[in-house]
Amino acid sequence: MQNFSGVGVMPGRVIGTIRHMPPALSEPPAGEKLDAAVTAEQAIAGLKEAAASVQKDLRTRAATASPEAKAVLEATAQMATDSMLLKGANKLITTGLSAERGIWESGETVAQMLITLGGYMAERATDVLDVRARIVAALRGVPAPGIPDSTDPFILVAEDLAPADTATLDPAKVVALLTTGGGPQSHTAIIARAMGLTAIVAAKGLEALESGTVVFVDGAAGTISTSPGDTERAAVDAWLKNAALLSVFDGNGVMADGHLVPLLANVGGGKDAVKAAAAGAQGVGLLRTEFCFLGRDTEPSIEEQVAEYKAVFDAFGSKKVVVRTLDAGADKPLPFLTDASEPNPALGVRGYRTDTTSPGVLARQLSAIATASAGSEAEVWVMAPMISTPSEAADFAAMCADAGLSIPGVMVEVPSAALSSESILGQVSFASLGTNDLTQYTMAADRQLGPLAALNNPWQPAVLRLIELTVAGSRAEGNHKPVGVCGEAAADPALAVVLVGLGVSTLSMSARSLASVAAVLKTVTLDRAGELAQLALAAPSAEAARTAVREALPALAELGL
Ligand SMILES: C=C(OP(=O)(O)O)C(=O)O
Ligand SMILES: [Mg+2]
Repeated sequence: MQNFSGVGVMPGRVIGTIRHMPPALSEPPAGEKLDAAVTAEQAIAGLKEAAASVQKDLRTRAATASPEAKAVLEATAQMATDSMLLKGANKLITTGLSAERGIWESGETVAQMLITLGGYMAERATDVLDVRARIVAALRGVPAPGIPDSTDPFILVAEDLAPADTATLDPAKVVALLTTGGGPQSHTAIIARAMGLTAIVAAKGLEALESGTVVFVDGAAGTISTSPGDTERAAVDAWLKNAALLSVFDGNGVMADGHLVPLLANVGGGKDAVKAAAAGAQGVGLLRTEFCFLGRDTEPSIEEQVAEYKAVFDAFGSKKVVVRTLDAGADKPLPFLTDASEPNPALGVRGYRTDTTSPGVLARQLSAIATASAGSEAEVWVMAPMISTPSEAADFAAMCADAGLSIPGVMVEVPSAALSSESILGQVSFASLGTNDLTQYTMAADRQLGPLAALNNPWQPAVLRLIELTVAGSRAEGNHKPVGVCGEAAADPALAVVLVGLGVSTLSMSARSLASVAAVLKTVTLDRAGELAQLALAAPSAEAARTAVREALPALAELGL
């Protein structure tokens, strides 16, 4: 038996076969020439054959895919032998370019043309780029890029996933996700949680395991072992029994003494919101508006924005929805707002700061939020990401007032905001702790990097102290403003108890975690949570804080969390 460990980001116990994500396909070098031993005619014939094999492969996958995926796969298959694409490549091959370079450039031309046509045609550009990469892989005789195809469910092992790969993960096929890189607050981890996919990040050494190896994964413990036996099978059975219990949240976040802790959802758009409402979320604690427009290179129109926001509001009736204004930058680039060439993007023009470099975008967004809010019943709160000073908070509150939005707030995710919480909260109506970034900036550890996962841990006592300070500032004379948490820390049931013990009033998380957090909160009184918070604050390290609190919460082990 071989054992590996990483940082568990979504509980679950699974036994399955691993498959490695193929490495990203490199672009054929510009000007790459035909091999001297190959004639242009032979290269053209080889290209035709590669394109046909890609088409056949995609059609075979379409035959057994879900209805949604089937439509996408069939459309992509069609594109593989598109005459404009192949003719363009053939022409380049006759000028002496290699088949790989020819199809690459021809794919670019066709994709650009589709983008210029706009609308539905522009959406097909991604299909062309996907197909060209598959054809290049076929020509090189290497596995096709993207999530591996398999008729049987498998455990995916990757260094990290690109947002587009994560979006095409089929939970019926991929039963667990293990990454060797990536941190616990990375967007891969966030998406795995949103999908309810058992996941472990920063698990070193897995690269060496062969595809096809059978492993046991324990997402709560963050461990992976080969050659599973009876003990591991029994652990999976026990988990499956609990999983049924942990999939239902009754819509009532309450502690053992009756203290209420509203449990809200983090959503990225209307579809998510409908699912979160169905899962019992008591409102939305974080609408990541940038997720509605990822990959866009132009600013969405006010009408488009109104439609997106209203879809979220309408899913929640008269409940509270906290809208966060665009948090572009760093790991969430929006080409119309951010500069991809910044040397240090996490410390760059990100979130609220883009209002200085692209004035007008934020004001238009606030006006779209106000219009969507006027047309719905929801109680709309609005907050800005990456606020660092009281004057930024005051300016944001003034912009909200101009737009007719009456509940302005800020994210506290930069240490300076936590340290100035009293004056910042003097300017706005509420704060929401973004523990993902607060941890990254407190520990000076990029949240995306696997090797820094141990530092990048919201259990770090230094981070907990900043949370304590933020709450203290919110309760200062004349303030009395609510402070919630919408970072991933809220989805960790043990840490959720500590956060409530530190005085946080609401917790917002991916809808999949609501039931687990609720199940553990129910077993503790507010006073006891306060004691556990002190225990964590006094611990010498993140690991010691986590262990001490987990040991004091027997419900965690009973539930397999
Ligand atoms: C909730 C947060 O925002 P995001 O993960 O979108 O940066 C955070 O930083 O904790
Ligand atoms: Mg953040």
